Amino acid sequence: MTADLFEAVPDVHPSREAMAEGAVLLRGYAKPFENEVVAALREIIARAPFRRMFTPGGHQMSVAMTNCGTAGWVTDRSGYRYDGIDPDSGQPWPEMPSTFRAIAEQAAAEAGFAGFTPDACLINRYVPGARMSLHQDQDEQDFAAPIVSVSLGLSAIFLFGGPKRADKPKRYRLEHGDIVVWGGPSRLFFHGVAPLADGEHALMGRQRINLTFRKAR
Ligand SMILES: O=C(O)CCC(=O)C(=O)O
Ligand SMILES: [Fe+2]
Repeated sequence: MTADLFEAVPDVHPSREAMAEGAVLLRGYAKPFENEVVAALREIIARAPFRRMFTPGGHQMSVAMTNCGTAGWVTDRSGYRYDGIDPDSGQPWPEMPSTFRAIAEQAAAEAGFAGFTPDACLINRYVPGARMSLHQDQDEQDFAAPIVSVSLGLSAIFLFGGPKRADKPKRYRLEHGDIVVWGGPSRLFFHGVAPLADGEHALMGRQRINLTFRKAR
């Protein structure tokens, strides 16, 4: 992967939309790399299949998850944490593909977070009706690093609030290829995903897949 991913794709001009201080929506940013991303995703899923984890409170999440990278986000009755080992296989999570890393690092730089080096990529799979309630991403050790979130497949309504749970979230429709980066002053802002509407995506089928890149350790 070259240093500038868009070097070879001169027709791509991703648009940017400011969401809050430190938060930006890069529309269509990952679209040129969709085939490479999907191929890499298939390999990850073959080794670390999606599974619906349980919250510490005992509820099964509607979103199915897996990870790649040296750290993976897991939840079970004992709590939320990052773990280098997939609890289902007993093996390390699949390596983070170089394409994933390059897209995440470049999107972060585009958003003002040059030098971002993700060690974790949580992969979320939403089928129609699946949702993610408002939460903060706070299981990472270093909040100086942003979160880089890549949307693939069916569009979803992303809810982006503020520092307090009660802050009314703004709604953003995220489409296939869109990337949201949040960090700095908005690193700990509450966010979530509204129940996924049914549909069929030409490349991804009847689902939405979201990749969130994090610096966990
Ligand atoms: O699916 C999304 O767009 C957001 C996912 C998310 O917030 C998370 O995995 O922590
Ligand atoms: Fe999150």
